[in-house]
Amino acid sequence: MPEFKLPTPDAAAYAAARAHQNQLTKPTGSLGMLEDVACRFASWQGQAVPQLPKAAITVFAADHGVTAEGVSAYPSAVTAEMVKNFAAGGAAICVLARQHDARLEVVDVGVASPLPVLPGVIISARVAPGTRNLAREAAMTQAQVDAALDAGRAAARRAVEAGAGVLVAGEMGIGNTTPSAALICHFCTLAPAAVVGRGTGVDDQALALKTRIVEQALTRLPAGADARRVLAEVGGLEIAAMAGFYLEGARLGVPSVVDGFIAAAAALAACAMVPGLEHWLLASHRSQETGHQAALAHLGLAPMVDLGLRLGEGSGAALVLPLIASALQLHAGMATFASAGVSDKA
Ligand SMILES: O=C(O)c1ccc[n+]([C@@H]2O[C@H](COP(=O)([O-])O)[C@@H](O)[C@H]2O)c1
Ligand SMILES: Cc1cc2nc[nH]c2cc1C
Repeated sequence: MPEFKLPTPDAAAYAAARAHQNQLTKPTGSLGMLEDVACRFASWQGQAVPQLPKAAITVFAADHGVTAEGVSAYPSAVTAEMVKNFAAGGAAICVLARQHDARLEVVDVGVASPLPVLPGVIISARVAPGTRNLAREAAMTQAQVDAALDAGRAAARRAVEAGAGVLVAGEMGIGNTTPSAALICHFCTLAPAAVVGRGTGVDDQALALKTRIVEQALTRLPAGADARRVLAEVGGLEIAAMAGFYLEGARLGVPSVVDGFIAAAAALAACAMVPGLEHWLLASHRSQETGHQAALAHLGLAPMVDLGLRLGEGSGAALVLPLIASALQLHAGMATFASAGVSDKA
């Protein structure tokens, strides 16, 4: 997407926020990463004291042809079943969205089995009934990748139009840790053994099979291949949609909180398409999935928490929303050394 221009976060607002942090009644730097979170929101909003943003969560759901190889601990029917659970409000992300009063939308970008009309939060933007089996052929056509990217971009526009100042992309897709691992290997130049993990909890035999599948699929990609081609070969519909979502959010000046392993793979693809996107991203947590830390390091992002999560759905990103709120409230509400009459360091 060479025509895709991102705004630059406001460096002067970042510096003013950092100077303000250093006036607050605490030892310099003692709020750790929360200080940087407040300063980064300052740079995104272009003001030294940023407002508390409304959050919007979009969960992208799709299926994966590679599940035919036995790479997941759960049957692919779970993807559609969980979409119904999202509609009924029973999934983890539904609980967290309610807790944090966040807008929640679920977008079907490629669930294999037909879904009944699900009123409320489910949007139908189905590009294909799942991807093809990346162990044998390209997962998607280039046109499918572009349609999924567009579905993600449209979702980000809806979230921003609804007033969101911070975005969360989640996903639901049985089998999606396999394409995610392949994407992370490609974009970070890592060996599959260092990246492929157990996903929903596969045994040693399936883990070895998954690793071989990723190794094999990667041989179809030359180093430095165009990011859209990489997505077509070894990606997924919901992963491409998440990439489009991050890009459109940033284009509109709204940052995203990157969730777990699959989200990191989508962010890497999006950054490869439009360098500089990483300046609009925050990482919520360190996923238990092997290779997640390496993917975040490649993006230059440090996870805020490590809770042993490996759920997906945007749940980790939703869980750090209160930490972001605390970072911003501390930034806006604490007294300064001067206002409180507290002696600053010598
Ligand atoms: O977000 C993560 O870090 C994460 C790690 C492992 C699994 N998941 C979720 O589990 C599903 C993919 O796992 P698998 O084993 O089917 O490839 C998918 O629905 C993801 O939301 C998510
Ligand atoms: C039940 C279930 C719920 C999920 N949510 C995200 N990935 C998931 C995978 C499974 C198997």
